[in-house]
Amino acid sequence: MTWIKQKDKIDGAMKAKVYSFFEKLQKDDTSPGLHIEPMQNPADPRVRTGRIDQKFRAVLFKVFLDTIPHYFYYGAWPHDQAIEIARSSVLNVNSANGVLEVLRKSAPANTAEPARAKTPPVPPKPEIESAPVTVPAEVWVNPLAQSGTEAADLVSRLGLDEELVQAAYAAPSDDRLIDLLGDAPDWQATALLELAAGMSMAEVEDKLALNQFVVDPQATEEEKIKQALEHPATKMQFTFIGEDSEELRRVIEGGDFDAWRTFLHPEQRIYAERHYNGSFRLSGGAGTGKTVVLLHRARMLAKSEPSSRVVLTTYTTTLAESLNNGLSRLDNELRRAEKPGESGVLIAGVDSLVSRVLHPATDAEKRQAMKGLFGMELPAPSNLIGTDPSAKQWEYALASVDHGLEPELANATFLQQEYETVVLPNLITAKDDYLKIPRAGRGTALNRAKRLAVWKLIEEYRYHNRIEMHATYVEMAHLAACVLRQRGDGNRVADHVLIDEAQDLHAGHWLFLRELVKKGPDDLFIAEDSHQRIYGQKVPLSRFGIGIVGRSRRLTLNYRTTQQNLAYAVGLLKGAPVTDIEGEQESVSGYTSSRVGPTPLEQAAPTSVAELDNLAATLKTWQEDRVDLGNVGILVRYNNQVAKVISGLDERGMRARNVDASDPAGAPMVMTMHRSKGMEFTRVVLYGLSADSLPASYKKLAPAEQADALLRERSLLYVAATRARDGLVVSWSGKPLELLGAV
Ligand SMILES: Nc1ncnc2c1ncn2[C@@H]1O[C@H](COP(=O)(O)OP(=O)(O)OP(=O)(O)O)[C@@H](O)[C@H]1O
Repeated sequence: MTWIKQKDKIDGAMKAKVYSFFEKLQKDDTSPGLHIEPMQNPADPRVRTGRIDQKFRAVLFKVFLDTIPHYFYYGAWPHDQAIEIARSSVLNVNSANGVLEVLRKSAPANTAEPARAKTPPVPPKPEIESAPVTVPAEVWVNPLAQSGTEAADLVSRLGLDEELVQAAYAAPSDDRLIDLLGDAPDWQATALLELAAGMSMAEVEDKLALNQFVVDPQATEEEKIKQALEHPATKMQFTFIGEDSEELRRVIEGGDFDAWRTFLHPEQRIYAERHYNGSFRLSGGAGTGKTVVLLHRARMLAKSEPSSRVVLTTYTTTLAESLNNGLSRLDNELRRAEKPGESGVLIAGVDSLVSRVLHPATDAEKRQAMKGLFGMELPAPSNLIGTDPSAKQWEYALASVDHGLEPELANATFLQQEYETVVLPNLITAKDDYLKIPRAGRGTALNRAKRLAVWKLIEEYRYHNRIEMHATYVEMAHLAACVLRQRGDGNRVADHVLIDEAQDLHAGHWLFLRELVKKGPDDLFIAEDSHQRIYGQKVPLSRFGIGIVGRSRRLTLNYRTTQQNLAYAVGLLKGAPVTDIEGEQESVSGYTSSRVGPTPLEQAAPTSVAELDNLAATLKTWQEDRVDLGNVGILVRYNNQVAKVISGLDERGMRARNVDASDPAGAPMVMTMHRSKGMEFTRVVLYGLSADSLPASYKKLAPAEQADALLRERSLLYVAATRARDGLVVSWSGKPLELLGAV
């Protein structure tokens, strides 16, 4: 049996009935209780309906493959609708590209504006004093009609349905366009979306692998269907169930929510399954399924070579936990590794991996690493310190050394960046080496006198850390890299390393990850979105012996959020000078989504008290509209705002919880924007985005560092705004944050 991805959601009771229908069908398709019946005058004579219960009938296609009856399950509908769908639907192997699809031979699509009920509307603004936001009404221009691509070419070359193409070219609005794609085969809907987002026919052909198969006109229909089932674009919508009742339960139970486990975009499938000669980079906007690709790829690598050691890592432990849950949901049986060097999949945050390599290393290895990094053969430091204590150490060094530097350079941010991007990666241990080293990529130039002053400060900083046996996470990563480098190719601890959120890693991480695995096929697979870089500095990979030239691709179809939220989030990045991990200009062109929803709402309040009133009122309205508040995220810029928002809401009779607390269950979660990385919510409020919400330290930086800090703030807003699946509210008091003006 083959399951065709369901467009309509099936509720709980229905799921059980569909499951039992399938079980019976699999045992004996002639069982009278199933009522498998052909149609009179159907568009496709292979169509059948079957009895799910008194009200619902299943629509199926019965095909003989190798003389064995094979059922394609299309869906279940109330009796009359099922009959109508069964009569008009055709299982078709597209003659232009060999993709299997179900076409509905129905009356021409109605181009009138439909009533939209799919996405619950965002409530009107609460009636309190607030500055209205006026959004100029824009005239919608149909991007397909404007693209210069002839509709006829889409039909003859790409194999798109003529009726669908005509309706799409005539669509009067974005909503209507997306609406009519709802009934189209998935690959056709995706092709039209990608064309509407500005892609050329050739790009769409490539992304959907439409030019991979040649349909043999002499082949029998059954042969064509068998071949079509292997097409990546068919697999967007069709999955073979076979005897695997677990797989059946998954597709039924998981529904739309877990579609990622089964129905991949052809591009996602290719990146998950293909072998590469060396390192590979997968970029793509927020929500385009990079993490999904990594999970499938980790599984593929572990399954295809059971003794292999696959490391799946990311920036933080929280994100690693979510990868862990994801992989368990994808395949609970997959062999897992506990520590580096073991067969199976090892999932850990990158700093945790560092300590798992460093901790068991021998004293001699660690001393050697200390010598390489700091120039002194000492025991490895035992106290790990974070960013704040490290900043204090820089302040201390600044207070102790007579440096004569101007304030723009004499600050912890500049010194730390200099130390982490120039000194540590180049293993600089002596003044003369620092004076000579090229500082490519560092925005602020330093003459000899300034370099001497900076070096004095670095020596002081290191001296204190040594006395106190302190080291930062960054230094630990470098030490672990040194340990692994000494061991060389004969003693690598991984065969494949997969990295999520790679834009946030620093040079030390890259050197460490490079040393985890021997250079060669499928060594490093890197998923990143430079627009989401909120930590760390820009670091071109080529500096760390990671060559990805010619092995770099970008995903553009957003599965998480709506067109409206995406446009808002991308708007926040307008004109931002973002470079990718190879140092090339990164673009947001082509980003699109297949879902529509309400326009993001900007809520201005005169005071912070009124802003809290706004928030409480918004949540109350959502509650009245039966929105599950447990799926709402309230995202703030700073940690200390979390408790304030929770208690402010409490005073207004609304309960909310810290993201790390489990109580009160079902209440909206409040967290920092940084913490929201990698998460998603049905609705999101970006709270407290007032003019003064930029970090206080920002103004003190040198222009180059200031520009980078500002870019990270924009990226942070982009990350936060793209967490919303449906509704997005942006709120502030007094004057709004200037960066919002970009939208
Ligand atoms: N092929 C797919 N079918 C259905 N849903 C999908 C598919 N691919 C991804 N998704 C869903 O889209 C959402 C975003 O996916 P994912 O987290 O992998 O994206 P991402 O690119 O890693 O995002 P971010 O960069 O924001 O972390 C998830 O809810 C995921 O389940």
